[in-house]
Amino acid sequence: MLMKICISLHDSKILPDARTYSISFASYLFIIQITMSSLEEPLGLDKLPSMNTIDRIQRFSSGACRPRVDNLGMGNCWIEGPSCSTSNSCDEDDEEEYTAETFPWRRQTRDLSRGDSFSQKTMTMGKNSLKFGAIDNSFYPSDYQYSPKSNTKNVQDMAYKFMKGIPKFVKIVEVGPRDGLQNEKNIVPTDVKIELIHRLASSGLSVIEATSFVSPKWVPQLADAKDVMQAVHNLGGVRLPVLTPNLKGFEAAIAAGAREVAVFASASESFSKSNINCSIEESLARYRAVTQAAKELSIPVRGYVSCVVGCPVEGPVPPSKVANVAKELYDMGCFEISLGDTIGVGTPGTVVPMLLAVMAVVPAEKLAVHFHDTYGQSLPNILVSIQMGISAVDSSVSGLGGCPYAKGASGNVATEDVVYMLKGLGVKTNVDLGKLMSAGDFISKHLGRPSGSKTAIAFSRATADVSKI
Ligand SMILES: CC(C)(COP(=O)([O-])OP(=O)([O-])OC[C@H]1O[C@@H](n2cnc3c(N)ncnc32)[C@H](O)[C@@H]1OP(=O)([O-])[O-])[C@@H](O)C(=O)NCCC(=O)NCCSC(=O)C[C@@](C)(O)CC(=O)[O-]
Repeated sequence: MLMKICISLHDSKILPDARTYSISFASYLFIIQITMSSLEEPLGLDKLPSMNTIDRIQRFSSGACRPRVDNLGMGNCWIEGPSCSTSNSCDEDDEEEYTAETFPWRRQTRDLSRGDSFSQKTMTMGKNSLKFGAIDNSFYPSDYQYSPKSNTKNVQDMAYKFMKGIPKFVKIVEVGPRDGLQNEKNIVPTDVKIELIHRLASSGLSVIEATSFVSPKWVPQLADAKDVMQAVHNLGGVRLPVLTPNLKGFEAAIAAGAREVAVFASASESFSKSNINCSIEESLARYRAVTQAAKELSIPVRGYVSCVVGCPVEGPVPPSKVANVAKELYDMGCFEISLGDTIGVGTPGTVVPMLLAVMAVVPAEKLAVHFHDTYGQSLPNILVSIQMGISAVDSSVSGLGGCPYAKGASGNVATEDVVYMLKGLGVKTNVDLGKLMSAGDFISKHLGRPSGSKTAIAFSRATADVSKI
């Protein structure tokens, strides 16, 4: 069954040679989900309102829905898999036998003598703590882990196949001060923005998108871009890209001290008009001018593609359109292309084919993913993306943000939740979760609402419970 689906996808050219893109067995499983998702229509795009008639500037001031606040899930685990010491234990040709397998997990004490570690890379649990700023592993015993109930080769192989595409390090691009705040109705004081950036930098984040040099009529919240940039541009050890929609914005950004910029195109014609008041083609012409000017100053330019899965006006967006725009941006010199599910409608079933199409024209190591969490799909979407070899993830502290163009669309995936998941997978980010949550606490208190990060909420609840003891 699985092979049939894969073969027909190959034949129909939907799925290029999967090995070219280091697609793991888990990704093949998601190909099955593609078929399922088209039957089950989980996107709900048809239920999103058309934005044609809504005044665009009003949209910037409309309140964004906050992500739901739920209980803490068990995000940390150790996963043990095979050592791949046998000649065929990592062979992908025997995929079919896994389809009928169940994969029972249980907690058990790690037995190092068994020698069943995951290629010498047993996935260690992230360190957790009940207090901001002092994360330790007191929350779980140090030998806490999940491991396969059965030690059979098949089960171990499955664990290996699940983990093997996952990179050792993921770069997090923090977009809270820009994407997170741009939609806030009440103007956040410049000092608060500057303090937020300082706090985020002190958590170890190496890239923080600081602001946008866009029209203040369009995005009043970021009208203080120059002041923010002048205050933070000398912050050591951190890159501070800013959005620039045209040469005017680029020149203003450079004058304020920016040393990295980002241009933002869309895969949807309607969204492009709505967002930057021009067609995709016109926007690319503007961005060619920006990248050319940036090249002369040796300024790196990041490129965004918005609406990579769905558009609030047009509905589902074909992967080929995303690939075309991504390639244009890459060809004009963008060092990294961030693929944005702007309204957060993607699932792994739609994200995988989109990534396959883009990865056919832009190398995975030049791609980043940017998910909004409207349907709670960001973490699974990030997981499949990193399994496919992408190692740059955009996120926003406290899950700040909201798409100004889709009523009900919620903020970006919370950086705290991404860091927590990656820690659980044994992936390094160099981010101190405690300090990050402290930064999230700072901005959430300022905005007068709870954090949109489930991780931060869970830790603060745990802290409160402990203090009652
Ligand atoms: C692109 C424009 C400027 C075109 O705006 P326009 O009105 O079409 O431009 P214009 O060239 O006709 O100029 C109109 C006025 O804007 C001024 N202007 C022109 N350019 C600038 C500039 N750079 N900075 C400051 N002012 C500028 C210009 O000087 C003029 O001023 P006036 O003469 O009326 O006083 C406008 O549409 C705009 O600012 N749009 C920005 C919208 C925006 O920031 N959207 C949010 C980005 S989020 C996103 O795209 C998705 C992303 C990246 O987060 C990924 C994801 O989530 O998926």
